[in-house]
Amino acid sequence: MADQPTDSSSHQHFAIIVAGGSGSRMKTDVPKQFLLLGDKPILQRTIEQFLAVIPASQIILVLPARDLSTWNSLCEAHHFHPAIQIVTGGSSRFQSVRNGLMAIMSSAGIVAVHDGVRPFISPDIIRASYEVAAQTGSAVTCVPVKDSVRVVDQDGRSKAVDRTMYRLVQTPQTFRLDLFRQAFATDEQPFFTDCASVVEYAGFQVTLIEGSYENIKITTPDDLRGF
Ligand SMILES: Nc1ccn([C@@H]2O[C@H](COP(=O)(O)OP(=O)(O)OP(=O)(O)O)[C@@H](O)[C@H]2O)c(=O)n1
Ligand SMILES: C[C@](O)(CO)[C@H](O)COP(=O)(O)O
Repeated sequence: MADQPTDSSSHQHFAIIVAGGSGSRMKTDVPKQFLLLGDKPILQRTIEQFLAVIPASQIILVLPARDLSTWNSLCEAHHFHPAIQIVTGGSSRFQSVRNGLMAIMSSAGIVAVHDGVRPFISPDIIRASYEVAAQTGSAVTCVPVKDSVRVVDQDGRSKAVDRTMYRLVQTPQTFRLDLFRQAFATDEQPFFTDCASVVEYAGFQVTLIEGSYENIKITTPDDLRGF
């Protein structure tokens, strides 16, 4: 890490929950974060996992501007009224994270960014990510690859690769705020698929922590089969 680690205990813990996407791959009428999982909206379940770890006042929820009323109606229907801050998203995940970051007024602290559509995250992993980020500057949740992996070239020829060298990246991705602000001061790049890639582009190395195979990102209809 380019920067020195800081003492964690003096810093507040924030969370940016990004739910500003349209869910095009899910192909439902409302964006997937608003679908019910059992008796509750997916997004409510995700927020509840963070409420088990940090106060509502330190959570920023990013929503699509056109869906604010959808979320308000769901909150009414499910009697869910946490005092979290809501900001509107942008046209990409990067833009949505940046909008969330601008809503955090504190200059010091630790911020976790989590996909609103990963409701199965455990409070233990969230806590671990804050602890590791306080010690090293970052904590990027991931799991080892369980299947065999091949790399495919432009002509369709494939070759087996050593799967022990790869990790599947999840969220939360948690960072020291000063470092995160510095990283997000950049122009958006096409290869920014997550926050770790933005932080790495700014010249910082990221620390990986163990996630969970249950912590799936609800992306396509298959992901909801069985619930
Ligand atoms: N402009 C965007 C795009 C995505 N996200 C959020 O980033 C998370 C991960 O993105 P993804 O699963 O790709 O969600 P969508 O962009 O909604 O889905 P799709 O790519 O299928 O349209 C989701 O919680 C999504 O709401 C966001 O806040 N703002
Ligand atoms: C951030 C993320 O969930 C980590 O796996 C993922 O990169 C989001 O990707 P998507 O293209 O927005 O689905």
